[in-house]
Amino acid sequence: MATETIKVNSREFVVKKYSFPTEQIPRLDYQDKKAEKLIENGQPVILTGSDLVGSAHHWDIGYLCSNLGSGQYTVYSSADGKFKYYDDKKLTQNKQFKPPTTQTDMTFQEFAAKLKRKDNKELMYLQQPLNDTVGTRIVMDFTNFNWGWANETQKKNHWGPMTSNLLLVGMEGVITPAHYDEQENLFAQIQGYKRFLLFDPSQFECMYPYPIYHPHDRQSQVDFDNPDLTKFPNFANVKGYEGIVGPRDVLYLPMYWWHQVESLHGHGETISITFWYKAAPTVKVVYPLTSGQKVAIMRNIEKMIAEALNDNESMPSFMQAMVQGRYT
Ligand SMILES: O=C(O)CCC(=O)C(=O)O
Ligand SMILES: [Fe+2]
Repeated sequence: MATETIKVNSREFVVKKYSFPTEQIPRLDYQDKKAEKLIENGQPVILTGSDLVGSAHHWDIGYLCSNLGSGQYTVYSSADGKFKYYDDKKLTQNKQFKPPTTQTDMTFQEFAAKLKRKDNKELMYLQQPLNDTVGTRIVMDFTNFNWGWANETQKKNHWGPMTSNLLLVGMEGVITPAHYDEQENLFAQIQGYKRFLLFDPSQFECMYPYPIYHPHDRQSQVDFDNPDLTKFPNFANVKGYEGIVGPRDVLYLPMYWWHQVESLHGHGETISITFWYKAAPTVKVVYPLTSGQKVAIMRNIEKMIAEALNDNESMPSFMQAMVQGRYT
């Protein structure tokens, strides 16, 4: 895999080189009117100065070890460093599915001990929503997040309630492959550096998500390292955005935007927290529809068909009969 070295604010990063072109994600002060406009328009932006998780700037593995408490944390392991998400609830419908990662529950202290072991061949990625088992210091840090700004941003953009804060602690080199989520996200970086590759929802045709009933629903089937252009020809036309987020940066990651996230080498483990919000309700439908709304329609129709057929294996031929030679 070819790599290139890029320099950002006198810091050097080695990043993988992909086949598609990218534009930079704008990087703006959180109070910049242009940044507010981008959020309003559902466009990604890296925000500086918000201090959203400023009260957690001192979080590192040692501090989390001492203060996260003795609750159980979900830790994923992967041999190739890729952590393609899969939905446990969709496993039973797909008998031959082999999860690409293994999942183990352990305390944070057990996780930290594993991080220290250098003979570990597998890469590890802790992903756990913060809950009330955390110690008092973490509760204090959490209380001191910049909720004023978060709530104001939520209100201004009519987002629904916040649903969760996922704590992500990854080894250098872990990769979350391209997928989209169905919520708005203020993604806050605490330690280490992550490279985000983003694609707007209109690129659905280039990304080839798995079928709706598949455990990898919402994930791209395309392997960015080795894209199969015979199976996924439109991937040749994909155009992305990219940017690097570091400590104190917050990325606004709009709903339905595709994202691949890479923890970069040379700057320690990555620690991040998501602020996920339910979508703004649709008050009045305005035409033309946005590409995100079209993705939502496709999802709903796929869901309806899957449910009505009640047999996933008959879905491909059904879908083809519906469109082949008629809409193709
Ligand atoms: O940071 C990562 O590795 C994945 C984050 C992600 O997918 C998200 O916040 O939606
Ligand atoms: Fe995501």
